[in-house]
Amino acid sequence: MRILITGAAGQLGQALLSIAGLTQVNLAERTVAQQMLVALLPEALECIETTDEVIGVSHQALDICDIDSIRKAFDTIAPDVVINCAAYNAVDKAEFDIDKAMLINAEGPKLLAGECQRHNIRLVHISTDFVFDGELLRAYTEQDSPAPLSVYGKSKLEGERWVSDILGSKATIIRTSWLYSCYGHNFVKTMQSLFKVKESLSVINDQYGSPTWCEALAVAIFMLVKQTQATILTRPSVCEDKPAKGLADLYHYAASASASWYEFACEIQRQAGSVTELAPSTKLSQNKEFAPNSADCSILPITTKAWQELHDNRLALRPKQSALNTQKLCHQLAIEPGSLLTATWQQQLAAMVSYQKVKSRES
Ligand SMILES: NC(=O)C1=CN([C@@H]2O[C@H](COP(=O)(O)OP(=O)(O)OC[C@H]3O[C@@H](n4cnc5c(N)ncnc54)[C@H](OP(=O)(O)O)[C@@H]3O)[C@@H](O)[C@H]2O)C=CC1
Ligand SMILES: Cc1cn([C@H]2C[C@H](O)[C@@H](COP(=O)(O)OP(=O)(O)O[C@H]3O[C@@H](C)C(=O)[C@@H](O)[C@H]3O)O2)c(=O)[nH]c1=O
Repeated sequence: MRILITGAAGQLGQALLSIAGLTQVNLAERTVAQQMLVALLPEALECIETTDEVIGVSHQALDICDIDSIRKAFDTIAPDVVINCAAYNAVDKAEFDIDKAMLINAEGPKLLAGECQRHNIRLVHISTDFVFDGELLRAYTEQDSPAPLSVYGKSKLEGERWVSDILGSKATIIRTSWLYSCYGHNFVKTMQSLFKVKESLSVINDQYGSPTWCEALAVAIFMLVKQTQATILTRPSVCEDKPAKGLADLYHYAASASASWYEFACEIQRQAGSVTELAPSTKLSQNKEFAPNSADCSILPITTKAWQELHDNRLALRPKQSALNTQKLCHQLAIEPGSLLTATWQQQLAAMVSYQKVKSRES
């Protein structure tokens, strides 16, 4: 099976490639980081066959908003499955850059879906918890109605709808949340850097979600791909002009339990050393010198309203609570109890931090 990954230079794309890379090397040739990844996520070795080819293509090589670029890549690679990781993810910027967000998050997936339909192949499309408004007091299931608050959320929902309309049950849509990894830009890496140079940080304490490690999501994606492709015995390779049947398969995947950004930040600091939490009323020291190590940075809880005011109320609205219910996917994949795939966000964070340490020693 040939799997094409779009937006492969992004953090999820790189995580998918790192998981795929595990089956490309012999046991004896695995790096320490790769050995650790296998120990943390043993499912990684079964979700990809050694005969599978996983081809990651960066934005430069494949622009999902350009049909010629898509067709060229499909002609060269001849994929059996496409995993779309390309996206416009700058949530605040999107409020002022609506056309670009819509182009990349809605029009691009529409073009990709059209081409997958022409080649009669499956598209796995990644979406977000930000399609919800956050008013529910429980984790969101696949049956709950989306009602995005931000341009980013709206553009992602529009992308989901195009993919489902064009491909029907030949599409898989996976919504996930609060992604982090060793790669690219994400909240964990931002906090780790800020802890080293800031004496104190204010972090939002009234938005809740489930922080999710990209590597765990990557394994879940490959497991799902393997399972869905196994049910396809033969498929015509010619272009089909038939309308799509049914709706896309929709799944939620995230680590279990939820946290506020503030709680997440405290845990990131705790896992990097010992934590220093201050009550909201605690006065900050006037010492402007940079904190010499992560544990010296004080983390202050702040409301979304206060955070908005600090940013002249120009930030996107975000859901107050966007934890995702993952029962459908966990049942579908028959994930073993005790697997890191269904672990809490704290356990996944601990795994990422250990992996990050080993990886940074290797580079
Ligand atoms: N990050 C998060 O917290 C979450 C992300 N998601 C979703 O997960 C998916 C992966 O996100 P993540 O890996 O974090 O995102 P990243 O921003 O790390 O990666 C996105 C990649 O898409 C590329 N890209 C942008 N425009 C195009 C285009 N027109 N054609 C091809 N590639 C393009 C970017 O390249 P370049 O930088 O060159 O523009 C970048 O490499 C996305 O669908 C996102 O919406 C869902 C929930 C949470
Ligand atoms: C840096 C910083 C951020 N924050 C807040 C702002 C923001 O609400 C929150 C997280 O900031 P970020 O910019 O990392 O991420 P944000 O754009 O809110 O994250 C979202 O991204 C998109 C792509 C998704 O799909 C979502 O699932 C979610 O991960 O933390 C603080 O409160 N203090 C700080 O010092």
